[in-house]
Amino acid sequence: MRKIGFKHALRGIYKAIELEFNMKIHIVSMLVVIFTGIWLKIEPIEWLFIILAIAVVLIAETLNTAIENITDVLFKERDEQARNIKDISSGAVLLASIFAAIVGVIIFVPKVITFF
Ligand SMILES: Nc1ncnc2c1ncn2[C@@H]1O[C@H](COP(=O)(O)OP(=O)(O)OP(=O)(O)O)[C@@H](O)[C@H]1O
Repeated sequence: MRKIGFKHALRGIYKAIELEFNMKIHIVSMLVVIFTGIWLKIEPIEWLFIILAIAVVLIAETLNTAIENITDVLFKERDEQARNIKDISSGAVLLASIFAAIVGVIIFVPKVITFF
């Protein structure tokens, strides 16, 4: 990727975090999961699934933010198509979050139970 493209892409990530409240929640959740993983000393293969789950959620939320912004530009008034577009886009984030939650439960719950 050209240097200038990288700069725009980093600005895009910053803007998604700035504009979308859910993105801030995902970032905080990611930090909590990473610190919990370090604390519970999870295995390399488990880190791979955790990193994959985090990446899928952040990518979905970033694209969802872009789609929401495009929709707001295209539809100034309430519109059934705008509603569908935003709900479908949110649905992608929900699917990614369900996947991440399942990965988190499979990896962390047995470890937390044996920890106490
Ligand atoms: N122009 C519109 N016309 C019809 N319904 C809309 C419109 N804009 C938003 N909505 C509805 O309101 C919901 C929330 O839209 P909003 O733009 O507030 O997104 P958001 O709160 O950032 O959502 P998310 O939690 O998915 O990030 C949408 O999923 C959709 O159902």
